[in-house]
Amino acid sequence: MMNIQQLVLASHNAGKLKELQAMLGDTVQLRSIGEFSSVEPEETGLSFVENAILKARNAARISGLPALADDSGLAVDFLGGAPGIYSARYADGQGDAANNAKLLEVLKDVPDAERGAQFVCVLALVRHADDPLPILCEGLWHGRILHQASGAHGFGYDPLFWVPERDCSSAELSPADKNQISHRARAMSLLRQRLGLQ
Ligand SMILES: O=c1nc[nH]c2c1ncn2[C@H]1C[C@H](O)[C@@H](COP(=O)(O)OP(=O)(O)OP(=O)(O)O)O1
Ligand SMILES: [Mg+2]
Repeated sequence: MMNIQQLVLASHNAGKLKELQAMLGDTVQLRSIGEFSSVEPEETGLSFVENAILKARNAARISGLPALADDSGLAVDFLGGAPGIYSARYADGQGDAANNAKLLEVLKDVPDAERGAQFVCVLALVRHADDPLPILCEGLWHGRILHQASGAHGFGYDPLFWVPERDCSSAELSPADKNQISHRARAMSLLRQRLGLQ
């Protein structure tokens, strides 16, 4: 078991930082990698796991601190799991609004029954840049892609993701509610267990 008070979060995504810090509470202080560098590593892996490890190692190298990375994305059944690890780059780096517009367009004639999707989150924790035994935890969240955007909370694809257990979009959930049931919440719950934080 590791005793960790301070971790650097290997992410330039403010939405992730907010959610992960809220889930960790004040037992662990998350510092953003943005404090140390504004250069984002190229995500060259072929899996969420590989990209999470790559980002965590890079952040540990730059900061000298233990590092936590989150690689996540949206896997749409009708698209054979795309955009998946390429979710952030789906509309060629034009950002969340363009990603969402592209997904709605691609699925525009697809009926509800075929609009199933999963959010995927892999968390990777390394004690140092060359750690031979990263801790890996994953979480999935099943839902469906809506026909139009709805809701203003969260980030990324949240306005398009219908949450069956709450009958609303992920962006209509309060931050506290999303943090109880999301893919990231599930992965973080496993990580907390692994670290002996609960
Ligand atoms: O809870 C979520 N609610 C909505 N959308 C989400 C969520 N979780 C991941 N996503 C989307 C955002 C982005 O399109 C992709 C993550 O890409 P991913 O490379 O892991 O993150 P990123 O580039 O935004 O930040 P960074 O790599 O610096 O951590 O999946
Ligand atoms: Mg990224």
